Amino acid sequence: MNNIRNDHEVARDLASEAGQLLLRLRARHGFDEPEVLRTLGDRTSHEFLFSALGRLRPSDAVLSEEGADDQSRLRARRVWIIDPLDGTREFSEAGRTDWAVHVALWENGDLVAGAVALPAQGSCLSTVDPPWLPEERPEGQRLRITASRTRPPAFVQRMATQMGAEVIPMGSAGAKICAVLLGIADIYVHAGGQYEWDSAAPVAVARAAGLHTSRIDGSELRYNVADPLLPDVLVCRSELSGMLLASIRDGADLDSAGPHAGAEPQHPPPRNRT
Ligand SMILES: Nc1ncnc2c1ncn2[C@@H]1O[C@H](COP(=O)(O)O)[C@@H](OP(=O)(O)O)[C@H]1O
Ligand SMILES: [Mg+2]
Repeated sequence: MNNIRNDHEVARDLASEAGQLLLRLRARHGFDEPEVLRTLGDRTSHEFLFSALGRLRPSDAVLSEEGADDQSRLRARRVWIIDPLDGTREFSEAGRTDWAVHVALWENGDLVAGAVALPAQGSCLSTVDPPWLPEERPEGQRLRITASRTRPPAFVQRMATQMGAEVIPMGSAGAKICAVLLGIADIYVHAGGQYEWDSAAPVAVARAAGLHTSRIDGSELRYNVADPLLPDVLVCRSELSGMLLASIRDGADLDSAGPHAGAEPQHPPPRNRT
């Protein structure tokens, strides 16, 4: 028997608590030294989550954006996949609320729990009580695609034009997937580089809420693999997935560098910290 709190609650509580630490850090430090604030944010949240998981779930492995990648996780039955601060850039910009804390649990081959705290929006979406999505979109409403504000895939604008959709630029993969979960957007698409921790927790919540989640070629998103690079993702209302995957596939030849066009992966693999 684990602790009294179940895994869903642990994910939710830890993501929320880390989010509160980050809010306090932001208030205390201010925005005059954005790089220092980003580094402090990454480190403070990672250290809190890593030690809390060590205390609450001592037998489990952890894969964190800010920690050493201990490959013994590949033999572990349970692995927590965490992004202590997703949308680090936005965290260091005054007034922005599009940054998040991600805590997911992978067990025996799949994601089984997850939480995305949006501290500056005062919410935390989790598999404890996944958001309820209306069965149908309001008739006549334009589709809304959310994509990276700084590194959108090359094909997003073409896709939007083709579908008469609006593009909503936003920071943080977690914040964008939550935007789909909250009905602010219908589609989140990314290509060109990302890692498992960027999508694991929000994808766990999105799946629990019944959204479509896949790579942009329609294949499964797989977690806890040797190389944590997971460069593209599509999250959308399930009835849109066929049309969107076809549009990405059919447009591939039109984009100069194909559907995976975009920046090369920009993050180094996990650093050698615990
Ligand atoms: N081309 C790329 N290569 C590597 N990581 C990328 C990337 N594009 C986006 N990401 C990561 O995905 C997350 C969301 O990005 P965006 O805000 O641009 O949508 C960010 O995580 P972090 O903030 O945790 O570093 C960012 O670093
Ligand atoms: Mg991230």
